[in-house]
Amino acid sequence: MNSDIEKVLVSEKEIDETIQRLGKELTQEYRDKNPLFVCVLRGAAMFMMDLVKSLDFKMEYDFMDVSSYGGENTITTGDVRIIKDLDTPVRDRDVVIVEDIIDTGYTLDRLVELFESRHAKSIKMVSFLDKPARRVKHVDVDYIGVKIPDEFVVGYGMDYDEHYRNLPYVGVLKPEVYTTK
Ligand SMILES: O=P(O)(O)OC[C@H]1O[C@H](OP(=O)(O)OP(=O)(O)O)[C@H](O)[C@@H]1O
Ligand SMILES: Nc1nc2[nH]cnc2c(=O)[nH]1
Repeated sequence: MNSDIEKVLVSEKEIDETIQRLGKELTQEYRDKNPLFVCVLRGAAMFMMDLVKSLDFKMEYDFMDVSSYGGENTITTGDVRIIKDLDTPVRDRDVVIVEDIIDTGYTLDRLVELFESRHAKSIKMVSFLDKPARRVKHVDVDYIGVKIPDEFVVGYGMDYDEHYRNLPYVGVLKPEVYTTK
C-alpha cells in the first residue's frame, strides 16, 4: 500500500464487485437505447473506463471537463466551470452522466440543468462514490456504487493536489501529508 495512505475505504475487490453490479443494472435499462455516457473529467476517468467494459451493448461515450475545486483547496465554492465541453450533441439522446463522487451535489446539479437545456431525451446519473453527509444540492443519483463517510478520499481517479489518482483503490491520506505540503 502507498505509504501516504492511512486506510483503504474501498478495496480493489470491492471496486470490481461494484462495477459488475452497476454494469448489470445499466444493461437492464440501456441495452436497446444506444445511450451516450458522459464522463466528467478528470476524476471519473478510471471508473468510466472500467464501467464501459462491463457493458455489452451499443453505446457511445464522450468527455467533459468541469471543475469546482482548485489546487490544494478541498472546500467547494459551488462554482462549477466548464473547461472542456462535449463534442457529441445530446439532443434526443439518453444521457448517462458518469461521476467518481457526489459530494455537495453542485457538479451533478449543474450538469443536469445543462443537458436539460440542450434537450436530452433522458438524463440519469451514475456515481461511483456517494458522500451524503456533505450534500448541499439535492440530486437524485440513479446508480450509486459505494456510500462513504465524510472523509476526503483519494485514489481510483481521485486526487489530492493532482496526486494519488493512479492508486487502484480508494483511501484516506495520513494527516501529516496535508501538513507537510
Ligand atoms: O458534488 P460536488 O461537491 O460538486 O463534488 C464532486 C466533484 O468534485 C470532484 O471533481 P474536481 O472538481 O475535484 O475535479 P477532478 O475530477 O478533475 O479531480 C469530483 O470528480 C466531482 O466532479
Ligand atoms: N479527491 C476528492 N475529490 C473530491 N471532490 C469531492 N469530494 C472529494 C473527495 O473526497 N476527494
